[in-house]
Amino acid sequence: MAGQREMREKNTWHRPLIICIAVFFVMAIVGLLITGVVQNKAIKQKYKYGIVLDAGSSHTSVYVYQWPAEKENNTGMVTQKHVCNVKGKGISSYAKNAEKAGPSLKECMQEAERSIPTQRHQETPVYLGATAGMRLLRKEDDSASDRVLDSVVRFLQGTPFTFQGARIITGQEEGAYGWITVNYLSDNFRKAQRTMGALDLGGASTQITFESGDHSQSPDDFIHFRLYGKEYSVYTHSFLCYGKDQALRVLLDQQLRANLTGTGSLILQDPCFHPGYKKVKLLADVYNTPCIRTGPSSNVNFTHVGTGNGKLCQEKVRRIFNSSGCSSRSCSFNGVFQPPLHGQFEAFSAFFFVMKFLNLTSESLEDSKKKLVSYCSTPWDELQKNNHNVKEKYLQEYCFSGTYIVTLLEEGYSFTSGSWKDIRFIKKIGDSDVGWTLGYMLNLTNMIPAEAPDSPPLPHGGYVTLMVLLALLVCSLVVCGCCVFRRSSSAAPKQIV
Ligand SMILES: Nc1ncnc2c1ncn2[C@@H]1O[C@H](COP(=O)(O)OP(=O)(O)O)[C@@H](O)[C@H]1O
Ligand SMILES: [Ca+2]
Repeated sequence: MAGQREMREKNTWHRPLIICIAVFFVMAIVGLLITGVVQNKAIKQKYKYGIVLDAGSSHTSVYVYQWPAEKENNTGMVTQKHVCNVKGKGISSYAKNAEKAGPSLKECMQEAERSIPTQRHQETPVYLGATAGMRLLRKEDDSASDRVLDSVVRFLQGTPFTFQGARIITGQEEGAYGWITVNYLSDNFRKAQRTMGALDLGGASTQITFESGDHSQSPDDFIHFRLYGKEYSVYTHSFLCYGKDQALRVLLDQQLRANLTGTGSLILQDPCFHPGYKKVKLLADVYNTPCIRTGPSSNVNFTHVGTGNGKLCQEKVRRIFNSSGCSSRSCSFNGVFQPPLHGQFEAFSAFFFVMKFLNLTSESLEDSKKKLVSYCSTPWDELQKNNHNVKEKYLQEYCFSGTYIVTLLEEGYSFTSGSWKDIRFIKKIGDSDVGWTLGYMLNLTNMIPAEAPDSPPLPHGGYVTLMVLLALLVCSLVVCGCCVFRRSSSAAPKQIV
């Protein structure tokens, strides 16, 4: 009897205690879950911005980049927010009215202002890099190129952003920054993965860049980087005058010379232009470039007539590349050292525009050549009829441009039928355009650290989840322990009785 009373007394304070423990237990679990969820909820990101102007030979583009303000040094964080193509030609075309070069950027810089929050304008850096068009102008007329640069500097200083400089970048920088862009956007640096080569075709120059350990031959063609704790030895070469617009002039010059000396007539029968194509052009428009040594610079016209012979076009284009005179172990062309090709290549800019239009981005080398021959024989009026929305300047040149690309890659850089599949013709990686501008900004803002930053072994989300699970486990063990203790203590008096 005394034992039973003792049990009843015990039960009267036991039950509220268990209810109390249960309530606290539930509150603790709810608290843990809420903390985990709230802590991991996406915080509204604050962004920083940077602007780079790509002053190319044919036109200028303004790129706006953004990255989360608190993750500046985490590679893979910078993305393209906006791009604007400046109307008209490249800044080098303002050689004779330099004061207009800067104001030509007005509309695109206003677009940039609208795409960046006003409170960030003042801290946003703006860089302008000019490429081969300005390199050629500097060669031709040093003071004209200075005047054009002065004009864009004055204009950019008047924008609400922090102007950080306008300069003509070297061909080596252009190649190397393109390579950084490709591998940054593919996250190859952070993951210490194999890097990809970069092939850039512009109007006035072309660049080939890839990782290679073979740097004993031509140290000038190599750049060394330490990125994210890894050393990279990168081969890069830029061929001035081998952009597709300058290469076309070189080809026209070669053909004009043969024609002019032969009959004295000013009709040029061109296999790289379509049958039925006929246009009267100014000789001066072919010859006003330092890429051709001397030529008639008079205001004389010639008639450019297409014959649409793709095979003959290939033969003529091949002659632009000089395969003799290699004093190194291996060369691309014109006696320029090039180590053996290695790995995958991303081909962008005009490589992409042209191959995309011709539907050749996933064809084999042989099929590309065959399809080009057939494309070149298409009558000009038929092409015009079927491509109303394509700029005539581009449309008339795709036969030449395609033939030039295939020849440059095969005869120039030594891609073979086998290695052709290693080339990917691309415009973007993710939402960002591929080109040298992103790499340029990453470098100037020190946004790819030389050493990989130390990071905790678990990501934040994983850490919180694990802590919640472990806490639940501990609580469950405590509850189980209590139950076992209760059962054994309630069984004990019975044994005594
Ligand atoms: N849609 C297109 N189709 C064909 N070619 C294009 C297209 N868009 C741009 N291009 C060409 O791409 C090239 C871009 O070169 P650009 O960057 O201006 O010169 P560079 O890099 O030599 O200074 C030019 O030859 C231009 O004509
Ligand atoms: Ca370019």
